[in-house]
Amino acid sequence: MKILSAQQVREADAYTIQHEPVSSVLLMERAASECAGWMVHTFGETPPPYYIFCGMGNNGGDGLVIARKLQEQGFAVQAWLVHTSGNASADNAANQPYYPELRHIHELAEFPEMEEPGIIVDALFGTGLNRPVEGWAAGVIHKINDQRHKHTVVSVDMPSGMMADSSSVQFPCVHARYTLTFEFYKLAFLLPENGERTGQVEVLKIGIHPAFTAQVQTEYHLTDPAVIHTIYRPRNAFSHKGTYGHALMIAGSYGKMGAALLATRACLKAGAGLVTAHIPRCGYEILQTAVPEAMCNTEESAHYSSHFDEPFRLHQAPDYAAIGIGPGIGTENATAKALERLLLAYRKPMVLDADALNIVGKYPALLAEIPEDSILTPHPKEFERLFGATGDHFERLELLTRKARELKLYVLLKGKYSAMACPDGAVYFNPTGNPGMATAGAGDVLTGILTGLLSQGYTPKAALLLGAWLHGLAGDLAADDLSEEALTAEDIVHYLGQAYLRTRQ
Ligand SMILES: NC(=O)C1=CN([C@@H]2O[C@H](COP(=O)(O)OP(=O)(O)OC[C@H]3O[C@@H](n4cnc5c(N)ncnc54)[C@H](OP(=O)(O)O)[C@@H]3O)[C@@H](O)[C@H]2O)[C@@H](O)CC1
Ligand SMILES: Nc1ncnc2c1ncn2[C@@H]1O[C@H](COP(=O)(O)OP(=O)(O)O)[C@@H](O)[C@H]1O
Ligand SMILES: [K+]
Repeated sequence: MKILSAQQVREADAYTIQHEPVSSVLLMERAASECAGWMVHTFGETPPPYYIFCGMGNNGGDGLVIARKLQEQGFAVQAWLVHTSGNASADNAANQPYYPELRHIHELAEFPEMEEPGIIVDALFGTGLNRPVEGWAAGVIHKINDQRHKHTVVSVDMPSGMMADSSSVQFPCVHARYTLTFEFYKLAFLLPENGERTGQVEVLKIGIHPAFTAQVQTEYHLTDPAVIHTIYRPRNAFSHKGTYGHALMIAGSYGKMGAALLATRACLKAGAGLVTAHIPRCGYEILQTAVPEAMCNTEESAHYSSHFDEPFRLHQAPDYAAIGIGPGIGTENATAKALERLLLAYRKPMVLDADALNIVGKYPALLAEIPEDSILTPHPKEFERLFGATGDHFERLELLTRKARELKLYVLLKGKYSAMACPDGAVYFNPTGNPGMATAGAGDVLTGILTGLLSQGYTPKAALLLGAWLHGLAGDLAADDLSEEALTAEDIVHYLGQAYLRTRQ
């Protein structure tokens, strides 16, 4: 699904009006009908009163139509026009006469008492917001926020005060329980700094012309089932384990063998034909017992350090279809040297995570040695160690995109809506996953899955998008059965099969 800027949303609007064709006031009617329909469906036939706050632009126009629609259906509605600008937009003005009970707010003192708990509909500002909200209009936003525990706040299109394409974290903004957005996700909704403000996002289709959506160019995308279907490849009936590659998982150290187990299991479960775990000797019995399907090679040190010292092993490195390195390996000097030797010996795309990234953060010259098209999977702290701190999450996204392009690497920045930046400048956000996955080892599982997919011959981009999707979906299916709280990384591995079954459908 494409993510459009506020400007592109306006163009989508204009294109639909011209080519469907449909009048702008009718498009507003459609958008508002979808909102009113959603509210009736969600809050039921006997809801508490609706308190609707409308701005002077088209977002306010939506609010006016929502007020009329709900009132026509017999619901208790009170609506206010908040006079933050001199003139109303044309479609806003056109709708005012059709809601005669409209009240007016010209200053903060006129903000109403709303005794009975109800549903506040925030239709003050949408994608037309072009500067921070200040003065008494900001006061209106604060008043709504002060009451958000008493009333349910539903924002129309965007929480008022939020900018679609730039940071507004320092500005006054409505904190919504639900955001009913039209047709497209807005970039702002996908960044953690706005998580508390958007609440649950519902995308309502309002009939934007499909020809516009098909041709519009954007670097931002949300992965969805349609994209995943084009990536997933069913197995060939005549295939054998050689078809799915031999993966090498370099993970674990004394006290952190769990990371190696999780990554190795996930790599097998993701479908690699053969998996060798490279671990310190101290983990041999543990790994061979816990993951009997995997082969194991060991070294005497308690950390990854000497693997490719041996010439015959160095020679073998390119034979692996994919290599994943990092979970639990530590950041000893000897480990850093071993990583450098590996990067010189293996020139195909690989997966670097956790301590492999921390080592690269410590020795930035290594960044240039990472094979082109490799996948890096930092969490926010690791990202900061690698590329430095940023002021806000839009700046961080910009840095992520720039680094992926400059270094010719895929970089997945973990979190809700993990952001996956590609060397060609595109960024994909992954929608699957839940807070239950904020648990030790969940990232090690992702490393295993990505390595397992690379091993099967998926391109790095395909492995990245499909891997992040499967990882989050397995977490969602596990949480459905087990709860978010009780979810552990092992459960994600366990539910990977269910995630594949869903993806195949
Ligand atoms: N595209 C679609 O698919 C469809 C879109 N639709 C709807 O249209 C919405 C976009 O409407 P929009 O363009 O009229 O802008 P909107 O958000 O109402 O705000 C503009 C008003 O606010 C003002 N203003 C701006 N910043 C300000 C500030 N900081 N402080 C104070 N004032 C400020 C600005 O006036 P200014 O002072 O700049 O002259 C203007 O009066 C969109 O979100 C969706 O709800 C649907 O109806 C149909 C399908
Ligand atoms: N709130 C959340 N919503 C969706 N996914 C999440 C959430 N919290 C964590 N995750 C996912 O779980 C994984 C956690 O990885 P990481 O922090 O590296 O864990 P660890 O280092 O313990 O293995 C990431 O893939 C991340 O995207
Ligand atoms: K709004």
